[in-house]
Formats: sequence, C-alpha cells, structure tokens
Amino acid sequence: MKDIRVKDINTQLLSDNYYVLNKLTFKYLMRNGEWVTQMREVYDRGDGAGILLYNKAKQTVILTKQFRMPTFMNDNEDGYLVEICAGMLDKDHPEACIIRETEEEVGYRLKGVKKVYEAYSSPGVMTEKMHFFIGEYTDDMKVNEGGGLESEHEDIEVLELPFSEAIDMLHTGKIQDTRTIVLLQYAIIHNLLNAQNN
Ligand SMILES: Nc1nc2c(ncn2[C@@H]2O[C@H](COP(=O)(O)OP(=O)(O)O[C@H]3O[C@H](CO)[C@@H](O)[C@H](O)[C@@H]3O)[C@@H](O)[C@H]2O)c(=O)[nH]1
Ligand SMILES: [Mg+2]
Repeated sequence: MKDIRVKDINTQLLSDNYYVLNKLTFKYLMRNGEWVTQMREVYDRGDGAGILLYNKAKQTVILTKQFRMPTFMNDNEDGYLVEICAGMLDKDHPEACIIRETEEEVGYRLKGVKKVYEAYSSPGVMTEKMHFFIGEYTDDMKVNEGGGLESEHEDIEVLELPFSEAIDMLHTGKIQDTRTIVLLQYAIIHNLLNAQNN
C-alpha cells in the first residue's frame, strides 16, 4: 500500500466552460511531519494520446503543423507548432484513440501501433496523462487527405518529412512541442528508422 499523505480534499469548481478547472484545498503531510494546508488549481481535460508515424522504406516521418493559441500568447511568433499527431481520449481506449486521430488528422488507416511511454503532461497544473505511441505507415494506408475535423474547425497541415530533416529541426530548436521532442528522441535512441530494427 502506498503511503497517502493527503487528506480533507475540498473541491471548488472554478470553471466548467469547456473543460474543468477546480480549486483544490487539502491537507498535506510534509516530510518533516507537519500537516499544512495547500491550495492548487487543477485543470482536467482528460487524457491524451500521441504517435510518431514513420516509414522505414522512405526514411520519413509524418508530423502536423497547427495553430496553438496558448503558444501564441507565450513567445511563439506566429502561433504555429510542429507536432506529432495527437488527440484527446474522449473516454476511448488510448490505442483506439490514436488510430482514430491518425485517420482524422493525417489521413492514414494504421494496421497496428506500439505503446512506448505513458507520462503526465504538465503535472503541476493538469491531470492529463499522455499515452505515447509509434506506428509504421505506408502509402497504401492513405485513406484521405487528413487535416482534422471540419466540424471542430481543425486546420491541420500534414507534413511528411525526411527523418533527417525532422532531427535537424529538433536540434535547431524548430520543434518546440515536448511530446514531439520525446518521440523523436525515442526514434534516435532506438534507431527506429534503421531497416534492421522492428
Ligand atoms: N470550443 C472549444 N474547442 C476547444 C477548446 N479546447 C479544445 N477545443 C477543440 O477540441 C479539439 C481537440 O482536438 P484533439 O486533436 O482531440 O486534441 P489536441 O488539441 O490535438 O490535443 C492533443 O495535444 C494536446 C497538447 O497540446 C494534449 O494536451 C492532448 O491530450 C492531445 O494529445 C480541437 O478540435 C479543438 O478545436 C476550447 O476551449 N473551446
Ligand atoms: Mg490533435
């Protein structure tokens, strides 16, 4: 049994306008043995899944480019971000989610995916846990142009890039999305695009 050092959690809803923002007041047992009252604002949008799509024969990866308002508000000049294909679970199983998102956002119907990591996105403020996948795509899996859901005004540019170019973008700071950095580094560490590897 884990040692739970939190009690008397009081939840105050601050906003449920689109997702849920709560103010949590709780007692926390410090390592020095003292109980203190703490307050944290916690944003709950559910969990997410993301995937690095790669093609060994072509030595390419598929990424997306889309406008991200929060980044526009913080230093990202035009607000566009190059990212892995990703989406929110919407109560789906992570694997089902990422297969659906891949078809909606970049237009490929995947045969299989491999889960590589599960990690909290921004643990000081969000509840979100991210499920990281990799998946091989081939041209014959293409079923539409991608771009995202028109009904949600998604406006996603599909980028099929040489792996070497994506790595160059990583090293020169042109990729500024943590999830994308994580999976590109995974690809480097595991020599993913090497024809010998599975
Ligand atoms: N109206 C409205 N729509 C919103 C709002 N927030 C998000 N949406 C819509 O909700 C949809 C979410 O699309 P997904 O593809 O499921 O999620 P995502 O935005 O790509 O999020 C992915 O990346 C995030 C990191 O940037 C992750 O946090 C998330 O888990 C997921 O992996 C988008 O169409 C977006 O327009 C909002 O506050 N208001
Ligand atoms: Mg998305």
